[in-house]
Amino acid sequence: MAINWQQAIEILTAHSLLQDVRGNVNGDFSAVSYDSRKVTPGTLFFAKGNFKPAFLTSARELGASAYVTDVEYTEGEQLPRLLVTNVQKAMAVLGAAFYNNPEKDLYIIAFTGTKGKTTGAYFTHEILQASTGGKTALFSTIDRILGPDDHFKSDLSTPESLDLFHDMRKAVDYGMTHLVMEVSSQAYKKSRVYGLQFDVGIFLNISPDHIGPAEHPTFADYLEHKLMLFDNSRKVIINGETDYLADVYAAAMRHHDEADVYVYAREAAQVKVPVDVLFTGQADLHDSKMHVTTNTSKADALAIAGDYTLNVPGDYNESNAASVLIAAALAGATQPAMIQGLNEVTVPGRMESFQTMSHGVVYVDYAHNYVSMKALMKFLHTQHPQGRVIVVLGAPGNKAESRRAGFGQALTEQANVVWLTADDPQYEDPRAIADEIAAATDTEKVEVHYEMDRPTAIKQAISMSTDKDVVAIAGKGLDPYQKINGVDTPYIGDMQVARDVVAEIEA
Ligand SMILES: CC(=O)N[C@H]1[C@@H](OP(=O)(O)OP(=O)(O)OC[C@H]2O[C@@H](n3ccc(=O)[nH]c3=O)[C@H](O)[C@@H]2O)O[C@H](CO)[C@@H](O)[C@@H]1O[C@H](C)C(=O)N[C@@H](C)C(=O)N[C@H](CCC(=O)O)C(=O)O
Ligand SMILES: Nc1ncnc2c1ncn2[C@@H]1O[C@H](COP(=O)(O)OP(=O)(O)OP(=O)(O)O)[C@@H](O)[C@H]1O
Repeated sequence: MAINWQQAIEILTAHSLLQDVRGNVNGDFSAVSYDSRKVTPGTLFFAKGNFKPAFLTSARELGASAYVTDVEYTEGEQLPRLLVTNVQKAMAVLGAAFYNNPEKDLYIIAFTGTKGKTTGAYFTHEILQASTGGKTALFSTIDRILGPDDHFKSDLSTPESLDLFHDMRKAVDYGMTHLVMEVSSQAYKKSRVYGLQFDVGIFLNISPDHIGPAEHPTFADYLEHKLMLFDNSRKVIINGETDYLADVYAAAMRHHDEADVYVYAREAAQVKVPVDVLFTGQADLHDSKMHVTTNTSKADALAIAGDYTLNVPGDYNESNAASVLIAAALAGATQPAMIQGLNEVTVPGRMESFQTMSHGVVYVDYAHNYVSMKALMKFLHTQHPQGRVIVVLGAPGNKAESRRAGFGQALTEQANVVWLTADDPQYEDPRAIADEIAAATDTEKVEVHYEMDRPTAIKQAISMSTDKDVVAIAGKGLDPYQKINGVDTPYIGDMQVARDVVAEIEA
């Protein structure tokens, strides 16, 4: 596990990234790092992102032997340096080489989409764990599972490239043969997965989200970065019911033969491209019964037609599961493993629920944009036709500001009551965020309450719920913190708060 100065130059040249070389380094680099605080003697250091020149001084003092940059810094003049056109891309290609290309030893399935990435990744992981005998790694928004006894909470949906290749190397060394991962649009925008080829790339759906100064300037930019998954996947799977299907399908067909493109859709859907896999489903509060048929010879060859019980409710999860079955089959899973996997899987913080004695059913779900809030509430209405959908909701501060209007729209379309509260307010006033959501909500249709203390809002919502109603606590899933003024402030989590409230009021 190492590269030397000459190899780094050759790799960067091969990728047309190298602009200038200054100095020389003898011997192998002992480590690679983009964080000065983690530098050890012999490290090849990368200056990237919102970088401060003082970090370079620290890196040098801690023993970095060279650095890679796309900006000239006087602080780094005493160090050998590689000037590149794009430091994030350089980091990805040198990271892959430093960790000895672990991606070559893994069958990699990648999920993209506005909603369902984590869910799809968990479903697939569960099936592949059964079919590979526990040799499947998972890199998700919630957890990174590198091996049987090595897992931890994720910071990003898709890790920085150096972390990605580091973790893949560990997974391979633990004997993993498969990897399921989420690929966010930010991962492409920030070149975290630059140069990485996936065996299967899945496009779940797209709707306006992640648009704002810190993420994508426009929807077109968001879509463009999501579509990059197709350029980098050997086989692709597309949801035939996605918005912008014509653009999505055309982008896939630019890079693939039809033989490598699989489209799935609900049987009743009107889809304007050839569909390979069809499904029907019937969801209740606890699970979904799905029936899958195949429509083309390449889909027949997957041997996925049949009946499945999906342990995670929600009609949209049937769609997620259809993509998963195709991916799992391409990765070599057998149908018994698929049946077992879908029947047993759970996804932390997604559609977790419990029945109370006299206050209806309480759901905790990670829905946090227009599409997912609407899908969630619509499903809950079908399951509780006699009762009200009472929602607890806030929106994050300094991030994806467009979600606030989307929440108002979704509430107007589907909610009966909302308790507006704090999500991750960061540097904004949660009450002002709540006002923005309320401004986009039709108060003739929805009863709007304000309570900025999240546990109190949950208590109020559950207290007013009758045995026919349902309470949906949305947006944070299992998050054990609230992001307030740049600090991850510990929080016991929506599910724990809800359980404590019910224990108290039903005691
Ligand atoms: C926009 C973006 O990609 N930001 C990420 C990026 O920030 P950055 O490169 O500017 O890094 P920074 O933390 O500002 O610091 C600058 C550099 O100085 C270094 N540093 C810092 C301090 C120090 O003492 N010494 C030092 O060397 C840092 O290690 C870093 O390399 O690199 C950081 C890690 O190096 C990430 O934590 C950070 O993600 C931020 C926190 C984030 O929230 N990103 C979101 C938007 C994101 O990527 N989300 C997607 C999911 C979206 C979806 O669902 O579609 C994801 O994949 O998670
Ligand atoms: N296919 C889907 N369509 C609409 N909503 C969905 C779909 N799948 C999941 N959801 C909803 O979106 C929420 C988040 O799901 P999930 O975490 O799987 O998505 P994600 O793509 O990983 O999201 P994020 O990028 O925000 O982390 C779920 O809790 C559920 O409410």
